[in-house]
Amino acid sequence: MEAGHKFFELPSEEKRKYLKENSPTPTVQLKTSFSLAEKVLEWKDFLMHWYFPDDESVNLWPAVSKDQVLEYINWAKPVIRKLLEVLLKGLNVKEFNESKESQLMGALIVDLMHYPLCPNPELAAGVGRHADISTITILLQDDVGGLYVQGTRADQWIHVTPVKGALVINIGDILQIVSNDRYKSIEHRVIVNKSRNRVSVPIFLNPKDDAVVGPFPELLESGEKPIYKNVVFSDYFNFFFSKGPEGKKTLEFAKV
Ligand SMILES: O=C(O)CCC(=O)C(=O)O
Ligand SMILES: [Fe+2]
Repeated sequence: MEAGHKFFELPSEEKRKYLKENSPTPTVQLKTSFSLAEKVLEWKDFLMHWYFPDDESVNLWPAVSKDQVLEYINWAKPVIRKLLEVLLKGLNVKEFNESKESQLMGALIVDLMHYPLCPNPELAAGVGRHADISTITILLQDDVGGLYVQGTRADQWIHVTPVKGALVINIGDILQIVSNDRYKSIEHRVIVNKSRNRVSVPIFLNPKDDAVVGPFPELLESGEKPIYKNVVFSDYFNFFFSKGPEGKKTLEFAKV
């Protein structure tokens, strides 16, 4: 949280050094909003970090936030692994082998998300409705609130009330694909407000860029029909980022 505040409180000219075209390394990039299909703008900026073990480029990440971001990643790694093991157990998948590792947890992206206070929140969104394209997402949020997840009806949105010290765990599209729909990715959105800046720190656990992802063969052994085909993760990722958040439409890309 503090890392997020510190970075986004930097003067604009300091922050601009991390825009894609200026950044000292491709593993850290400052980005801003998508324009949504609903024609409202997203009111957010975010600093995206691509984390690879033993990658020296972390030394080029912003000095004000780097140490806390790395400390958080190191704290989260065993938690993530445990979560995946439990989720795989639920699928009766016994072996967490190398190929599964690269499919489910080959890459890790951490964002420092910043939603500045917004003079006209009703005209803007924080993040439009979407499901994450990750395997799972581990999200730390401050006490401002504004994250909603979809309930059982399409028009029902449930506020994820911030709880101090708690993490929000979202199932992403990749887990839905590999589990052939046994796990469903959760649609969510963020609204902004007039009075307080909000900071959140999602860690997206993604497949490796070149990993081929499809329903686990173990689940199809008894003749179950695959709902999804095999897709290369970077194609899926690029498809999502070519259009921005649009509910769960990204999954169509992988449907048989
Ligand atoms: O800020 C949040 O609470 C959620 C952000 C989010 O959904 C995302 O970055 O995918
Ligand atoms: Fe999300």
